[in-house]
Amino acid sequence: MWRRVASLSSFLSSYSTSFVAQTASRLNTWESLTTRIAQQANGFIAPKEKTPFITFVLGGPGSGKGTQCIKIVETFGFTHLSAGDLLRREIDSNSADGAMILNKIKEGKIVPSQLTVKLIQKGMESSDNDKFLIDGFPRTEENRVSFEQIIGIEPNVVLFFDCPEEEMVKRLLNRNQGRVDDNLETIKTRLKVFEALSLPVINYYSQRGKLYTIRARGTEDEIFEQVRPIFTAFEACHRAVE
Ligand SMILES: Nc1ncnc2c1ncn2[C@@H]1O[C@H](COP(=O)(O)OP(=O)(O)OP(=O)(O)O)[C@@H](O)[C@H]1O
Ligand SMILES: Nc1ccn([C@H]2C[C@H](O)[C@@H](COP(=O)(O)O)O2)c(=O)n1
Ligand SMILES: [Mg+2]
Repeated sequence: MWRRVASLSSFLSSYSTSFVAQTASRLNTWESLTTRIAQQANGFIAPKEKTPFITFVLGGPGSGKGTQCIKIVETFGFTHLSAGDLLRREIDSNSADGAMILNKIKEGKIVPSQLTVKLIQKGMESSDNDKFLIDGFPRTEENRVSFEQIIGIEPNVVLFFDCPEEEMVKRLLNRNQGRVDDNLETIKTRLKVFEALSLPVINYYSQRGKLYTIRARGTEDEIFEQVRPIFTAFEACHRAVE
């Protein structure tokens, strides 16, 4: 369970995250990236207490977060926890909060943070994995602070799928998954909420050197080729200290 062990995270969270973040954005070649990480890792002693490796996956509605998470799971073995999927599951289970959640989602607004964080916490605790992709979260400063207070862990990596608005709208209107929020009226609200409430969270992580911005235009595979080196670098960094 994630409370017990996390092979990757203790080293990375305490030492190399900001290094990798800064280096990955500066270096062009994968080889030089891994070499530098290994050099930096030399002499480091990993602490015994371990915490999970957490990636927050952010981006506007329809920017391709869920699509890319599937590829990251397949390639790097993360457990994918989509905040939106967890909330939709809560609606389907007829829980006491179901009706309120449904209304928020229909309106394109944000569900109270405590509720979402508790669902994420349950998802993490019920997994044997120690690497999590938390998709569509934190969407607001309140989300972010609530996660820190309840879970008590900082993310190692924050991915931001940066996609032009007209492309996101086109994708959402073509999604065809029967989502109650895939209509033009709700999409307009979701875009406003993203700009007003989510962009400040993205800026927060940018200032802390944790943000990786992905240009989320092009084919799914082309976009994944921007994502791949980020996690490959972290894996190599982990191997370097084993
Ligand atoms: N690179 C791409 N090019 C074209 N269509 C894409 C691309 N990536 C994803 N899509 C499609 O766009 C739609 C939205 O993608 P996805 O569900 O992954 O977005 P999301 O960021 O998770 O959205 P939301 O925030 O609404 O959950 C889906 O129908 C998906 O198949
Ligand atoms: N942190 C979150 C994530 C999602 N929601 C609600 C509001 C979103 O519009 C909706 C769908 O999420 P998505 O599947 O697009 O990630 O779920 C929220 O309130 N808080
Ligand atoms: Mg999604």
